[in-house]
Amino acid sequence: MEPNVRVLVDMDGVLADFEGGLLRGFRLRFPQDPYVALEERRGFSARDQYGALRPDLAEKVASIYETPGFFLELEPIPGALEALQEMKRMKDTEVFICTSPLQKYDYCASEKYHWVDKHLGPEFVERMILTRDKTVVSGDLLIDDKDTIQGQEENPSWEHILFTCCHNQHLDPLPSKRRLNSWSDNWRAILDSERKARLGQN
Ligand SMILES: Cc1cn([C@H]2C[C@H](O)[C@@H](COP(=O)(O)O)O2)c(=O)[nH]c1=O
Ligand SMILES: [Mg+2]
Repeated sequence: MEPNVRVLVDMDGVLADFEGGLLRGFRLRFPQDPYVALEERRGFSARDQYGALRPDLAEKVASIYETPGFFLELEPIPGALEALQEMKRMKDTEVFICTSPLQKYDYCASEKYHWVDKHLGPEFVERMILTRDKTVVSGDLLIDDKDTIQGQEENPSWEHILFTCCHNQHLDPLPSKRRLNSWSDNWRAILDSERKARLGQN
């Protein structure tokens, strides 16, 4: 068995503040329209929630994250950059960034690379995995804010650690699912427990 713990870390909602950027962009561009405050966000898809509020808002909110510069200008989530740099230095640990680009990938995909280069540096650019299906990526832990992660592989190799974000904070996940409430929460203990579990299997 591989000695290292391989951690896959999601980008939007975990490293980069997608929801904050989306709300700010929406209110600036459409100041007359109703919006969904972060406390009121429910469910992964902002597009669906805005569409339920008023059908034309679905396209409007999507136009914000499809705008050139949107992904590049997102603010880092507090503590995320420091946590990733520390994780990279940890013994017996491999860290990768695992993120899904938009279907309309034109700006999103390249801006995600530039964002990582700008905030984390070229060594992390080497460790980026862009995929629409995270279930086929191999790892021990996937830290991700999406509550349900599905794809071609029914039994992914990783354990999903749910990272708390405005759209999932009201959810009562399965007792078996571990949560990380923020980067101030004890992510080191989660990595340690994984390391111990692997030692026990050897
Ligand atoms: C809320 C929301 C997100 N998306 C897109 C934006 C990103 O490209 C991905 C999220 O990627 P992650 O790796 O799962 O963090 O989803 C979207 O298309 N519509 C939405 O409402
Ligand atoms: Mg995410």
